[in-house]
Parts: sequence; C-alpha cells; structure tokens
Amino acid sequence: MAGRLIAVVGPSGVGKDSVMRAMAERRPDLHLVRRVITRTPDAGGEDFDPVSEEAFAARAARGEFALHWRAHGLCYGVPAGVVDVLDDGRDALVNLSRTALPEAAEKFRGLKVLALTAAPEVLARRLAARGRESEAEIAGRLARAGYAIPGGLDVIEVVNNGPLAQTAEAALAALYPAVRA
Ligand SMILES: Nc1ncnc2c1ncn2[C@@H]1O[C@H](COP(=O)(O)OP(=O)(O)O)[C@@H](O)[C@H]1O
Ligand SMILES: O=P(O)(O)OC[C@H]1O[C@H](OP(=O)(O)OP(=O)(O)O)[C@H](O)[C@@H]1O
Repeated sequence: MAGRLIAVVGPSGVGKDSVMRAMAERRPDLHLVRRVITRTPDAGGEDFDPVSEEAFAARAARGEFALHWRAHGLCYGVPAGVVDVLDDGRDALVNLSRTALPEAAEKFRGLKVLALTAAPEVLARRLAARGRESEAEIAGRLARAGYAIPGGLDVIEVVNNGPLAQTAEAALAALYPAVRA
C-alpha cells in the first residue's frame, strides 16, 4: 500500500519542525522531507537544502518540486522525490504552508493534515527564544498566526502547549491507532 503524505501545519513557532523530529525519533520508518529553501545556509533550525532565488526558479521550471510556494519573503519547495518514498509504502512528514494545502490535497490522495496549535503568548515566547528571525520578522509571522486551515481536509488537531514528547505521542496515536485483537 502506498504511504501517506502527512502535512504538518500551524502558525510560526507552534513547533512544526520540533514535533516532526520527535515523531521520527519514535518511528524511524517515518520519512522527514528535507525542503529546498531560499534561506541563508547557516540559519539553523530545520535541516534544509539552501539555494539562491535563481537556482530555485530553475529547479521549479524543471519540474523538480511536487509543491512550492512563497512565504515570509522566501521560496519553499518540496522535492518531487517524495513520491518515490510514498510509492515505497513509507509515510512522509512535511512542513507545509497552510496556503499549499488545497494543491497538496489534489496531488496527494489521502493527504493527512497534522494541525498544531499553541496559545498566542507561547508562540511569541518560542519565536523570540528560537532567535532565527529579527523582531520585525517575528511580528510578521505572528500576524499570520490566525490563518484558517481550508475546509474539506482530513485534519488531526494536536495542541503543542505542553512537553514535546507528549505532543509527538498524541500525534502518533492519532495517526496510527492501535489495532485491537
Ligand atoms: N513543546 C515544546 N516545548 C517547548 N519548546 C518547544 C516545544 N515545541 C517547540 N519548541 C521550541 O519552540 C521554537 C519553535 O519551534 P519550531 O519547531 O521551530 O516551530 P515551527 O517550525 O512551527 O516554527 C523552537 O525553539 C523549539 O525548540
Ligand atoms: O502559510 P503559513 O501556514 O503561515 O506558513 C508560512 C510558512 O511558514 C512555515 O515556514 P517556516 O518553517 O520557514 O517558518 P516557521 O518555522 O516560522 O513556521 C511554513 O512551512 C510556510 O513555509
């Protein structure tokens, strides 16, 4: 059976990358998608493939991305190779913009959406502590926090206000319900 693409979405600072990593630590069969981003290579945070705007545009024109979008003044791409991972029967976790979900649902049958939430003051505190963005960039990210997830999708909502391990385990329990004998 083909694997499922699991889109991890939610406001900036909610913990998408951290929760994805914690889930993959617990389930090493889960593939973590490494995104292509026009961000400076030493930015820290997630493991990504840093490229220039020109290189990104060339790769997009060659059809190298399954999905791509712009946000926060950056270009983000999901390498087309994720399709091979799914064809091999593995589930894949990918950090997506909420704006990319309609296209993702069209392209990936059975798309699962893992929507993370956290209280607004928690988001602000985490972004400041992460230290990857300037104050102005953080303000821009917080302004997008309330963007609604489009309707008609298969969404699992998990709160990430508490310990990371608890969130990762709740997400995995919802995605992989135990089979009763
Ligand atoms: N459950 C949690 N408890 C404490 N800190 C967290 C938790 N989840 C994420 N963080 C921290 O919050 C910051 C933002 O997390 P990150 O994974 O980069 O979020 P996102 O990818 O959604 O922007 C990081 O510094 C991360 O270490
Ligand atoms: O349309 P939105 O749902 O608001 O998402 C906008 C962008 O924010 C996230 O990027 P990134 O992981 O670079 O930023 P973050 O870590 O601050 O969330 C997400 O992957 C999108 O690329």
